[in-house]
Amino acid sequence: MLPEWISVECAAPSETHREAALARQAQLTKPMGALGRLEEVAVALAALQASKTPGADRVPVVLFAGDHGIAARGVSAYPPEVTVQMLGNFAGGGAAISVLSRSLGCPLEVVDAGTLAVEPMRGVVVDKPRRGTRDFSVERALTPEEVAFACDVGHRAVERQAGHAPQLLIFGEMGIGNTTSAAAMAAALLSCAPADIVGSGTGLDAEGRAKKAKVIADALARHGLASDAPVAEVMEAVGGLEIIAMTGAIIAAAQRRWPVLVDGFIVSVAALVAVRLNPSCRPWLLFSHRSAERGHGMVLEALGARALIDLDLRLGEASGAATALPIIRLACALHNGMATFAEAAVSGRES
Ligand SMILES: Cc1cc2ncn([C@H]3O[C@H](COP(=O)(O)O)[C@@H](O)[C@H]3O)c2cc1C
Ligand SMILES: O=C(O)c1cccnc1
Repeated sequence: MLPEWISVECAAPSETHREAALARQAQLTKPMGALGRLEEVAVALAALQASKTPGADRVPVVLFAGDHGIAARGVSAYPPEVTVQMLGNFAGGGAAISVLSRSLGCPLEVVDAGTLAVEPMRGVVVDKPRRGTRDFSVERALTPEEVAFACDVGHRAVERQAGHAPQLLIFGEMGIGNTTSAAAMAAALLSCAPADIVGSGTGLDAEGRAKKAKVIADALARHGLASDAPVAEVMEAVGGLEIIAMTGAIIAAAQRRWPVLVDGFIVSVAALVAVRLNPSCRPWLLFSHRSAERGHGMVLEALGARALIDLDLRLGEASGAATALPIIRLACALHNGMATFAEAAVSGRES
């Protein structure tokens, strides 16, 4: 059973603030609509933050890590021990997201949501129901209790961010094998062929991708997930602890009225699961980038989402969301700081 809080309705964004923000955009000294999607983002944030002056200065990043039994099947270009080694790198400040979050002034919290690590590590919050998932090519990855625990991991992580008074939240992931788990979840939820959604992850070649697609197709058949399976079944059969923690975090954040800036393929799959479980969280999601991972476009389309940037990133770790954040900050600065036609004594549009 999933925790009861998962289905608690999220509030709607403020229509009053959306309308006020649209009206302000129309008065700023530029041709109507000329700032394109920067206008859209500022207006969306104004509605989500119920604010006249939207902002993205206080943006905590939470990175969830987990290991995957399926990694034993040779579905990643890197060995499973990299997950725990990278935990050390996050804590030590040397990973991509460490550098990005530092540069952006974003607090970074790293949560071991289910890695194989035995010993606690400095700078890492340990909150896991087990060490790694089971190999879903032979058995279900998780029990219902472990899925519920992982949802709560995300909820607890969101609660811990309250002290930062977040204007926006970013979630990221690390877990060797997690593009396989995410692709399996997405294939089941979207009823599409694994071969159409599977990508290279950390760098598989065509042969590796074909093998990965077969591992997923066989697993979906084994677990009877071929079409319109219940979401909780999909989470148990092929889910990942860090992915489910992000699903929980997304819903918990939206319930708190905190918008979420979604990262790449894996986080988008976590978001797809979140929206399937609780559709009222959808308005709280902004989409940062389109990853080079093959299936990301399909997942974005299923969510009715358009990403802000496309830089051929395929890293994960919330790196795409962090990279898009300066654009959002600039969109807010423009919205809040530009003069209106009246203020600058500039003539408006000929009617
Ligand atoms: C050194 C290193 C750092 C990473 N940071 C994120 N990922 C990314 O790659 C993994 C998913 O790809 P796959 O499914 O092919 O294993 C995840 O850990 C993801 O966050 C990394 C991968 C590696 C090797
Ligand atoms: O887009 C992602 O989230 C991604 C892509 C490749 C590897 N890890 C993550």
